[in-house]
Amino acid sequence: MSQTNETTPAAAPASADARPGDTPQALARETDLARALAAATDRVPRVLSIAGTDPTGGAGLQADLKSFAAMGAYGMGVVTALVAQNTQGVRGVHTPPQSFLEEQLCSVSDDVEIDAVKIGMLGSADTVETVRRWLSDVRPPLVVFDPVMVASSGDRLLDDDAEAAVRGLVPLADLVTPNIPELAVLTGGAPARTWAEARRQAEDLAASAGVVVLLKGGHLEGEDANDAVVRADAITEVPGERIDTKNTHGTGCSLSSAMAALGAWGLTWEDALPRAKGWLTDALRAADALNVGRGHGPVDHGVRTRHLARPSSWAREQWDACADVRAASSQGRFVTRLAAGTLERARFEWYLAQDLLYLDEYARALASLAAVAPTRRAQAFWARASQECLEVEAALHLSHAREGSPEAAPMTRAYTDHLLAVSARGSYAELAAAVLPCFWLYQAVGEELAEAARPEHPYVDWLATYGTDEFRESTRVAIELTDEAAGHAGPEERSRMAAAFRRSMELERDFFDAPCDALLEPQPLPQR
Ligand SMILES: Nc1ncnc2c1ncn2[C@@H]1O[C@H](COP(=O)(O)OP(=O)(O)O)[C@@H](O)[C@H]1O
Ligand SMILES: Cc1ncc(COP(=O)(O)O)c(N)n1
Repeated sequence: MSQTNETTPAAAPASADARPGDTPQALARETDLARALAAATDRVPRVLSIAGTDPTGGAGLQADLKSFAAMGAYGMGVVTALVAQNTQGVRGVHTPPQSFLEEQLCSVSDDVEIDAVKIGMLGSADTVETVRRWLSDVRPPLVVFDPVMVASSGDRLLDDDAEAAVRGLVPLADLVTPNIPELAVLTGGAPARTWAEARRQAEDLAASAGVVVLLKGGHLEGEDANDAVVRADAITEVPGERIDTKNTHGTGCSLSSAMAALGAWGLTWEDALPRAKGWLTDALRAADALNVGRGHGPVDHGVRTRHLARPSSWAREQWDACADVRAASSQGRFVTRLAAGTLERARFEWYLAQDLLYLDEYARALASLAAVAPTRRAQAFWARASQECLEVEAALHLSHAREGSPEAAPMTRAYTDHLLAVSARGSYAELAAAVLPCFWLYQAVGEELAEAARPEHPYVDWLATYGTDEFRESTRVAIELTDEAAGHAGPEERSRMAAAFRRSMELERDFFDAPCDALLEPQPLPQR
């Protein structure tokens, strides 16, 4: 659904050694990439936000600075208005005198070479005029303008008589990022109710103001939240999933700031948008867990840098090293068909019967771990996990399966033999590493599957089990205990732990694959 346009935020020079047959688009794209790489290795872009404040940190200048940092840029900030607001609404706005705004702007531009400017809340016609004058004097190389008019709480952030002034500022920007209601004000129309209407308005604005428009679908209804880079003659749409959250305070500020930073790194708007949007979508996914405020809370700007704060984790390193196995598991035939609800019942039952055989042995491995656990906490955890494995999961399996007594398939035996071998010959730490993938991979795949667990899904109760908070908590503790064991292990034991962990990950992957290759003889379940 996308089409690209060769124009770059700052025009790219033509390549001297162009090859015959290269399209201008391809050349411009290569030049962009080269420019982006050169910029990335040369120096960090200095990006200035001119905006209002949000003392709760979710929107305005505070959100802009967090977004610049998330994109690896150096952030600076000039305050247009001090806003007393929180996640529930705006209490008051204090506008410093225009002379002081000018002093702030000149303090930056007299001293620092600015690579990009992002403009947010301006508030009044006077402020628009001060910023317009400064822009005309300084002519920063890249200007992104988010024409903020109303906060997500519904409070106005722009005087009514300033709308015309804001319209006048648009042609000075390289990229303008209105939401749907703001787009309507800028084009003099009614707020669009469909994506097609919004596209038309964005195209009109791009043509009449000679600006690139970032069209945002956040305010439309439906399961998608699509965005697009709209030029007068080309549109590049970037599809997005709508995240089910009320915590969307500051999404517009954050997206336009991320775009300004990425533009300053040398990316085209078309290349920047999927990156900025991917990050914002992750930040929205993590928003509920932030727990900031009681109204429309902020997004989690630090979602991708949080690892810097966490103590290093042996288990997480192994998990990262097994990214290939994880991808093969979650994108394999079994999981994708299970999620889609298209997995034949006979194959699901075959899987459940094998899993039940596996769980018998897995519970024994957990009990062995409890027997040799170095601390009372670890002993209790593994013992409880063993018991729950037998009771909770087996009950769920039995409710879905038929009766009978199948043989263990070669895959099942391979996995249980591995666990048995590590129990018999390995240390506590090695056995902890060997049992961990069954927690972790099920939790990761389970969370994906839980999203698919609509009421009409044939295996809804089974799907929901592995996406629960209880299962997530058990996985967290299993990781913590394995890390603890790794902390006491020497290098050789740690390398045996790593081998045991990876082997279990691979066996999990093959276990998931086995039902789709199984010869479908009717497979009854064991009698218990
Ligand atoms: N619930 C949501 N799920 C996913 N993306 C969203 C959601 N709400 C907004 N967005 C995205 O956040 C960005 C800001 O959009 P929008 O809400 O339209 O702007 P504003 O915050 O200026 O009102 C866009 O990329 C939009 O697609
Ligand atoms: C100072 C300031 N600027 C902008 C917004 C809009 O926030 P949103 O990104 O949710 O539209 C805000 N609430 N406060």
